[in-house]
Amino acid sequence: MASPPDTSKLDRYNSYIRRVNSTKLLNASSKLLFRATLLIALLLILLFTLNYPPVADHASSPHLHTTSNFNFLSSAFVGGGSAWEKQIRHSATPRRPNGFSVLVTGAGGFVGSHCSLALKKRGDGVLGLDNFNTYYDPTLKRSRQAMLLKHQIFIVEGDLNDDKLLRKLFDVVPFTHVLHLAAQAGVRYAMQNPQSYVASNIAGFVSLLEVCKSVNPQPAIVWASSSSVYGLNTQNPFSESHRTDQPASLYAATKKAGEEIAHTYNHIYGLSLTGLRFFTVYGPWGRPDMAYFFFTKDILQGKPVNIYQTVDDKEVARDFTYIDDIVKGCLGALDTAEKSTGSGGKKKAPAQLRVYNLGNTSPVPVGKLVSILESLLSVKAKKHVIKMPRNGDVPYTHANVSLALKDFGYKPTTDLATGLRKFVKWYVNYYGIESRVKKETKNVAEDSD
Ligand SMILES: O=C(O)[C@H]1O[C@H](OP(=O)(O)OP(=O)(O)OC[C@H]2O[C@@H](n3ccc(=O)[nH]c3=O)[C@H](O)[C@@H]2O)[C@H](O)[C@@H](O)[C@H]1O
Repeated sequence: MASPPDTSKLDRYNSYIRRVNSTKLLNASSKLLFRATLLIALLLILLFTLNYPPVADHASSPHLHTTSNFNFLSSAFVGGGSAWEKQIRHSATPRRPNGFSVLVTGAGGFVGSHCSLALKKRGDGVLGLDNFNTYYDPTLKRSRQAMLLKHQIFIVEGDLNDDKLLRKLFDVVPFTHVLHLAAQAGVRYAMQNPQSYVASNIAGFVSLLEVCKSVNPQPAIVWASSSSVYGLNTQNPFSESHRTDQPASLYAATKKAGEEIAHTYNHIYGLSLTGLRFFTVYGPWGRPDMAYFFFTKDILQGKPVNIYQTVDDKEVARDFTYIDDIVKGCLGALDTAEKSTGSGGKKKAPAQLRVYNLGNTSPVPVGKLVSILESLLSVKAKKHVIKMPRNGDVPYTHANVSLALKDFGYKPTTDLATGLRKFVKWYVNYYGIESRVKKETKNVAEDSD
């Protein structure tokens, strides 16, 4: 048994050891805490630095990639520092006297990539903006981006609803023009994801106009409206003076809303605004969600294709318009766009406000489109003729383009068979389809491009 003095000695010793240990623990844990705080702070600084230009607001852009914002291009210019700004300036600087400096929204898209290239080729400066959403295969958008980069056209990855980013771009470059083509496209998809149309076509457009109205100088804006605004209009061919207050789809309604919003910003702030009503644009580098594109894929894969008919058994028809004609129309609209008249958010004088049809003036039934594809692909399609579902489609489109002809010489020159031939040639090359298709399209190689 231990004697009392011994016990108290032991107690004191134990208590001493406990104190030492707890101090050590305290020291160790405060060191750990300090290191963790330092690490978190470093990480935050790093993230903040890498994340500029600001990452788009995912909540307002339901289609954005959620995986990574650092793609192979933007990762080269992370930080929003001088290298990034230099790249932007280089891309947007014109190389011809009195050339434009154009911000092209939706530059990774079908019409956006073609227009960017055409502008660059004639000596204008072009900066792209695109959120590379996943509405359709983003690999195709990345290929278009790579193609543009070869021509020194840089696309900033970001969203229209990212006000800070837009303002930053205008800080770096005093754009003379904006070609606004970014949008949530597709008539039927609006029933699946209505909010994406509101986010891109309405909120995104307003966000862009808010920036455009407040910068100095204000740019002139040319933007993509749609033939779908004619909706249930029964007068043919469609003229700009016809009714557009009966949209058949939410897509059409958001484009019509865009036209009204354009009116407001023109009226209050003196922004020069031109809306272009595109009629079912098709061609190389096109959109995989469009009928001509997925029909081609399905026919080659031996899958059935649905050909819509109206309730009264009429064939559904479209004024299919070839991409090169649309590009000419876009450039014509840019060339004739007058300057905006406001500054510092204040209108100084009335400004230009225009709307034009850009179509082909020659509607073709969808059945005929399929026949042309069959002959180009040398494959018989499995055709299912069905009643047009109630999905926002309209039975017929037909453009009257006399206004665009008068104002900027717009004259479509490519018929559907010629345009589809060029599309099929691109399609088989792009997707590496080695088949008799190649033979069929071989002759086109000489006369196209
Ligand atoms: O001009 C526009 O403003 C719009 O053009 C385009 O819409 P649409 O004219 O509807 O093109 P698209 O889908 O290729 O259908 C073509 C035809 O095939 C029919 N169609 C379609 C699918 C099907 O399975 N079967 C079928 O017959 C269908 O009924 C239609 O008659 C753009 O997508 C849109 O974003 C917008 O820009």
